[in-house]
Amino acid sequence: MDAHVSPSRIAGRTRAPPSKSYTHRAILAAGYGSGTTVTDPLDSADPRATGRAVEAFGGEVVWTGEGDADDGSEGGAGAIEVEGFGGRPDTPDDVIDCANSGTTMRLVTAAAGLTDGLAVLTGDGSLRSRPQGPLLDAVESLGGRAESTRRNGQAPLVVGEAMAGGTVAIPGDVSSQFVTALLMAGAVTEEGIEIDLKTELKSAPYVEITREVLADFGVDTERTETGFRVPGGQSYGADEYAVPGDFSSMSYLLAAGAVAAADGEGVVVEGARPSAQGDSAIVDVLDRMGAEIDWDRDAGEIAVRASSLSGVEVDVGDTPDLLPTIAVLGAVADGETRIVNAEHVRYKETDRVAAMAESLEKLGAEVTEKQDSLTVHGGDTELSGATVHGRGDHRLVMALTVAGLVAEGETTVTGAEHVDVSFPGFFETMASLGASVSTE
Ligand SMILES: O=C(O)C1=C[C@@H](OP(=O)(O)O)[C@@H](O)[C@H](O)C1
Ligand SMILES: C=C(OP(=O)(O)O)C(=O)O
Repeated sequence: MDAHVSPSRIAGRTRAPPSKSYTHRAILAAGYGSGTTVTDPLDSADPRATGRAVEAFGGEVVWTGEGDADDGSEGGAGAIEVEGFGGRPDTPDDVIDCANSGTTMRLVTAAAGLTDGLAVLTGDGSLRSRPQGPLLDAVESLGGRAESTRRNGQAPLVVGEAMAGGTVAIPGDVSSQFVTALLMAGAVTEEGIEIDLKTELKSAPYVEITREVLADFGVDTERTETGFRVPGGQSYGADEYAVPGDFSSMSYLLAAGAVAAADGEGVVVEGARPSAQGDSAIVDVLDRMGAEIDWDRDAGEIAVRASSLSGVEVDVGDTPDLLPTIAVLGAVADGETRIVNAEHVRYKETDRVAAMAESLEKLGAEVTEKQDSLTVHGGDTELSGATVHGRGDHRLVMALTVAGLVAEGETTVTGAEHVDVSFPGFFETMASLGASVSTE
């Protein structure tokens, strides 16, 4: 499916979809427990994959209710009734398909390390090219078995044989999801798991999201001098768990408002209550760029108006998913926007540093790409519409759609259907704000 976007002015009020990260964790934590209602979950392709894994381990996951937001957008509302597998997962009857979801594959790998038998995990072409090696080594050194069938550290994976727990050293600069996975599984091992980080932790706020969810399910975790520890022999339990709004998804709506809100009007995004999400940094980035932005934390609302933006330096070590959004803002802003500490952004659904460099150049921006940074030299030239490739990556599709709001002429974004990974109602939401966007 292609999305066609023309220059538009937008205005109005909308609601962010629920958080993908919290939804994954709530489903799996409920799976480790006995029975939980997860309210207002994100109903999109990635959390659905985690739900299927919980079922493969012997749980039951029933999605209730349809997306019924006022603007007709999907992806929110309803609930999930999770009947857990009660502590230790069963050996699955079949292969677990994690589809496009890195979070699912990492969290489920460590869970699979608890099964008596072996589980087989796979995913789509993108997921089968992402790094899993350090997590496989960790499961092995904790007493389980974990192999890449192609012996290249990538899925398909074969994992199981009841890891006991213990102490493990892993790198912190590939994916924080390895830490999350081991903390979640470690709570139900005999010995618990102590994680020593060999290199600086990237995407650190995601581990804090994990620790927040685990605490809400009655599971203790600790920070240590060199990493994290989770005591073993714990049980998960929560009758009900409410998922907050998603700041990564919000970043597209806020960026759209900052570059394309109609004169004298603005965009208001609801569902923005403070949480552990590092991506709430988008509010500060927009503020530093000169946007007129106001976050009412008590009301959970962010209001943004269009204003002229200037380039800034942004360290995305903690917030990799913001890179595509900030790169687009940089292309519209005057002066240079330097996005630094970005090497781990290359290990996502696609290499997002290279992909954004290529697409923004195609739209007429000047960029400098380095291994761990992307500099966008904004302002000198107007963006002009072109066909840009979504590369099967939801975040590229959404960020490039925002660029299309201000590029002269029509911008076509290919692979637009991939927004179903994290923000299924994205195009409907944009159209409800007045964006001139159509999909076919
Ligand atoms: O744990 C999570 O929910 C996530 C962690 C981050 O990945 P890395 O830790 O691999 O950087 C982030 O990019 C991803 O979208 C979601
Ligand atoms: C990288 C992402 O997710 P995951 O790692 O779960 O595929 C993302 O949503 O941008």
